[in-house]
Amino acid sequence: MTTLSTSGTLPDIHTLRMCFYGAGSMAEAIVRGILDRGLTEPERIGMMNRQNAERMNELSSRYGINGAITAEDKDAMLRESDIVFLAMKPKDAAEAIKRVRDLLHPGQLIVSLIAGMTISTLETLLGKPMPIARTMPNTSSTIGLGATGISFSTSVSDSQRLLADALFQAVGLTAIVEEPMLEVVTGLSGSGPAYIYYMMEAMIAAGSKLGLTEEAARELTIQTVLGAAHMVKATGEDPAELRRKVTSPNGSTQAAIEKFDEYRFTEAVLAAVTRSAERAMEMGADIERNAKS
Ligand SMILES: NC(=O)C1=CN([C@@H]2O[C@H](COP(=O)(O)OP(=O)(O)OC[C@H]3O[C@@H](n4cnc5c(N)ncnc54)[C@H](OP(=O)(O)O)[C@@H]3O)[C@@H](O)[C@H]2O)C=CC1
Ligand SMILES: O=C(O)[C@@H]1CCC=N1
Repeated sequence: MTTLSTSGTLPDIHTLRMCFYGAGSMAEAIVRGILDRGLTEPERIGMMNRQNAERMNELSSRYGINGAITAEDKDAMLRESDIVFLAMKPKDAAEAIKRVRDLLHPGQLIVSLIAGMTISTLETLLGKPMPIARTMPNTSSTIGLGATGISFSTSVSDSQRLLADALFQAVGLTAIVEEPMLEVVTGLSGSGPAYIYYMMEAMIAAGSKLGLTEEAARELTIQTVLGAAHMVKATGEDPAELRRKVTSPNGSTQAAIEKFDEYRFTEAVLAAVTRSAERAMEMGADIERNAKS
């Protein structure tokens, strides 16, 4: 294990060992993203889950990472890693963290991906002050197009801040935010890919219902979403301005937007983002209760 520098320079990531405690969709998205970008080598990455050995074997053969199956291997991996990612569901977090807290030590950087769990709750669960990066990534990290909000505990050094930021920048964009804003990030970009997929599902279903083949409806929808996102990025124009350019006065787009307004589209999006952020807080409050029991 390498001791992370406390100065303000980025450590050589290739020398660090990282492990993912929890090996589900989000852990896999980050692992795949950082390996595809050559940020580190598969031998430097360990992963473990609770019981699903088949999944661990799959991940090991797919990415060449070290999958820990036995309790001894899991404990050793947690003890010896420089960076420990917490990647289990919020409902499992309190028990999982309490179980291993004696294996962890302040020389390690803890990176939490867990929705809603505050730094303060995590410090209670760990039972000792440790450097913590609380993050809210999204699954688009898989292809290097993630969007991750990050907050830090007070004990995080400049070097560890740079490290956490570099890890997530390698798989997309990062935003360092005040901790309470992480709930908003959850509502916006953490859950956000699902909103876009939901919209795509509805567009494909509409195209098919109105007579296109399923395949044509799917391809046209994908290209439309891809093109629209790229247009915003490439032109730097506001989405509202780009929308105006599609919307001819009294034309077909205006007719469609009027339908969206009839169904209160903007209000629906605000309510959804707000509810997601609230739900993250509720899940965080549940973990806090479990941390104290
Ligand atoms: N999915 C997403 O889009 C995002 C998820 N997140 C956060 O990431 C975290 C993980 O989510 P996601 O990947 O979707 O969840 P998954 O259900 O896909 O994966 C959860 C993983 O945690 C493991 N696990 C649960 N309990 C334990 C335990 N006691 N010891 C070891 N491993 C354990 C599970 O193992 P097993 O299968 O063996 O039970 C499984 O590998 C959540 O906290 C979520 O809030 C954050 C941003 C986006
Ligand atoms: O749905 C969830 O709870 C997690 C957090 C953000 C995305 N998925």
